[in-house]
Amino acid sequence: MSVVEVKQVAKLYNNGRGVRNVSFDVAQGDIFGLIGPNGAGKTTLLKMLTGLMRPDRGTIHIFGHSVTERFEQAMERVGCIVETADAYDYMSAYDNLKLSARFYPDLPRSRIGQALEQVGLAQYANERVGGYSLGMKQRLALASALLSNPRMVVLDEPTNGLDIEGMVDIRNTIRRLAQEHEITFLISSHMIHDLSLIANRVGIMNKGSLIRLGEANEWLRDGMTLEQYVVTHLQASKEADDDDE
Ligand SMILES: Nc1ncnc2c1ncn2[C@@H]1O[C@H](COP(=O)(O)OP(=O)(O)OP(=O)(O)O)[C@@H](O)[C@H]1O
Repeated sequence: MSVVEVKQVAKLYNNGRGVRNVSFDVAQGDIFGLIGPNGAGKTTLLKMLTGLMRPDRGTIHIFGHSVTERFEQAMERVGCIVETADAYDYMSAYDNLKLSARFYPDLPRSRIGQALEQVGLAQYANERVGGYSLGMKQRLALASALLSNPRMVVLDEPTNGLDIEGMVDIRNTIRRLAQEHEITFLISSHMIHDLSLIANRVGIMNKGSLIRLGEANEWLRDGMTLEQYVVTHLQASKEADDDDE
């Protein structure tokens, strides 16, 4: 079953940039990586996916519900960190999550501890977030996205600004959540190496278009690193653009 279905979606800003005619699916259990250089349109696409922005054209369904027509049903089982989720440094992780939990009035209090457990922060729950490493802060943001027990999590640049330890930390957490809790992930990043270690499918974006869908680790089958695969397709797309001019 497809968790996400994006069909011919477009959103152009007044300057003519944005997202053009993008279609793809994300299947249950995928760790789907959205890759592309700066300005490729990844954030714009994720904003449409999470209802922060309305497409000019096309449709987006999540768990079978249209994001524009039935926003609440579509997002019911989705957690996301699209704009940077800042936490209050002077509060503990637990208290930060208590604040986030106000958005879910029916949430049992025990869920806060469970979410901290899921991201490996349970033992630091009562420490002030000001003393956390960046990787721990990012895991706390992930815990906040997990509060409502989502079946899918959308992350925009989850490893941006993290040091190597932080990156390894967040990657391992994502992999474990996918394996143990069967959570589907849609992750945008320009850190290709990082994504190559966790994603099983990728969409490569350039100048607002999805130029390639990489299925089931096909870059490995072709004997390439994900980096080589992405560069090859970006170059092919550039040559096609040059031929058109
Ligand atoms: N509010 C806006 N008004 C006008 N142009 C915009 C706006 N937001 C983004 N753009 C342009 O649209 C294009 C896609 O931007 P977007 O932020 O979606 O790309 P991205 O792939 O997420 O890039 P990055 O990795 O740098 O965040 C870029 O050329 C950007 O300059």
